[in-house]
Amino acid sequence: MTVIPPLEVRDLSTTFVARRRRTEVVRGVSFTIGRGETMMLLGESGSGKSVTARSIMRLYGSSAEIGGSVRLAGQELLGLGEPRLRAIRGNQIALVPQDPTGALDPLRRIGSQLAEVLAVHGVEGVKTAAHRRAEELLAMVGIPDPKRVAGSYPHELSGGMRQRAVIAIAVSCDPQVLIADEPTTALDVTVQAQILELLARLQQRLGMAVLMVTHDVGVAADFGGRVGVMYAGRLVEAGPASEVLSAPRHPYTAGLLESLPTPGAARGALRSIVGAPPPVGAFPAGCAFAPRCRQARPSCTHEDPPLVAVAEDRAAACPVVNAERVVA
Ligand SMILES: Nc1ncnc2c1ncn2[C@@H]1O[C@H](COP(=O)(O)OP(=O)(O)OP(=O)(O)O)[C@@H](O)[C@H]1O
Repeated sequence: MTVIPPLEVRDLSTTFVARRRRTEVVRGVSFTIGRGETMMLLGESGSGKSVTARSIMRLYGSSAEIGGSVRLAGQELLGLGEPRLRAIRGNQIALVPQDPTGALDPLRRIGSQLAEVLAVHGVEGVKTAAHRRAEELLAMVGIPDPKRVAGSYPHELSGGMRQRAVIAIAVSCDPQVLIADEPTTALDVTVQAQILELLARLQQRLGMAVLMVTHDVGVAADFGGRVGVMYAGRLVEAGPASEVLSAPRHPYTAGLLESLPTPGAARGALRSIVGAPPPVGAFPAGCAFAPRCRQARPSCTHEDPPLVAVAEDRAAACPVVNAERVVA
């Protein structure tokens, strides 16, 4: 029997269209997430991680052309109209954004916002039952006094508590896929670890497939699962986080890891990648990383390498590492 994965993304591309100007931001991204599994999208600012995540949910409306295929539990999302998508969002696929403040209505109590989401998706019909369920959900996301928090306005809560409330809303309809877009970036360091722990616990309990966007290698290492490294709108490397982050195959991933501060290293002695990523709309021909790559060959500047298997469960988009493997 074939198992249908909760999320299957094939050759995803996103092109923003504004005043006849077309800007391709995401290019040919493919990955699959199984039930209870995690995929981390890791990369520098502007590499296209958030746009990939939001394109999967079709959040750009007519401002972007989305190509390829996005299958949610086998159902293709890219051809669906907005009313069908609205029913699917928050129900089968939910988003935890970076900034919990922007995700909540400042003028309404947390409990009533949660109860409304439950009602919209038909989880509860009776108002009192919806409020009771809202309090249960707040308890499930580790809020110690759910009754008080349900009666509070967003500004009365700390950032961490607000993010817990947003997570409660996201998981309220038992989605098969949870997309978390830099869910801890806006929070204090001590709270960040608690929120990651909460997401891992909920994932285990509810069996959700999780797609997490992060620019933080530490977050990717802590959360585990699989990691997809993005550069200039493409996936350049993918594999289990423990392997990719300890033994990277793509020169960009290696450079990204080398640029991290290590305990005891003198400031200024850090190795980092020379130059800057290309701006969107001006991706160079061939491999977009070639102009910054220490291992680039002449062919790299005109041949754009596909993401191919380089070892068991590992893939990289670099002919140099592929050739090394053949030789080895
Ligand atoms: N609505 C939009 N219209 C046009 N361009 C956009 C839009 N949203 C994002 N972009 C551009 O797409 C590129 C990729 O953005 P994206 O937000 O995916 O980057 P990222 O890798 O998630 O980094 P960050 O952590 O900074 O958000 C950026 O250059 C950004 O300016």
